[in-house]
Amino acid sequence: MSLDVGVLSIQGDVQENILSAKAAIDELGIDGKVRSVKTPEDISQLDGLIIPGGESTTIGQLSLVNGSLKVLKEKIENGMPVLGICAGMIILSNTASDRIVGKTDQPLLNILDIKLERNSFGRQKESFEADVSLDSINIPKFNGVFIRAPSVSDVGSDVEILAKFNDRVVAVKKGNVIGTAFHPELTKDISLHKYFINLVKSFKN
Ligand SMILES: NC(=O)CC[C@H](N)C(=O)O
Repeated sequence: MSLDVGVLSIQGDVQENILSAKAAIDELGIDGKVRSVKTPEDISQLDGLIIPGGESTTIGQLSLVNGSLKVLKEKIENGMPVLGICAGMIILSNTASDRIVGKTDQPLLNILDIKLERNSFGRQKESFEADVSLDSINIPKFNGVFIRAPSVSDVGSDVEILAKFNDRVVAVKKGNVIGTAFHPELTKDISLHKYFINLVKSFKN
């Protein structure tokens, strides 16, 4: 069994995620590859997908236009594990508004019943790092890198809260779907990518 893991490379932080996911696969001793994916054809073959941070309006719009959004939704609803990071978590949500510019009509996947406040902690220059705890998935301390990060203002009853920072929800999970407001690929600790790869492995089995 060989895992086929993709990083959506429509726009955003692709390379660091490929490296972190590869490192996770190696450290776990799992047979698998990680590649950047863009088209509906690429996506349809995957066992797991990372939707990276970037600009959620651009990622959403371009993946709507090239047909990826539809395939993504089908695959995720059929059980493919997905890790949505920052803009990636926004894409997975069903409602997003921007703290600075207000309501945005952007294409979303409507997979996670969460309401997102985009740019919840301010603009690029207000980026920061802070330790967060994801106790329920056995990651008690993780260095969270927050870059124009969203926070989750409403969480549906079927969505598990994985982490909070300053009373704001910054990581969630529902079955095969994980969303983080911070960037796990920008820190040396690959435990979140390892958790995700294990999830991909268990869904493939
Ligand atoms: N680092 C990020 O992914 C930032 C997300 C960006 N603020 C957005 O709303 O799309």
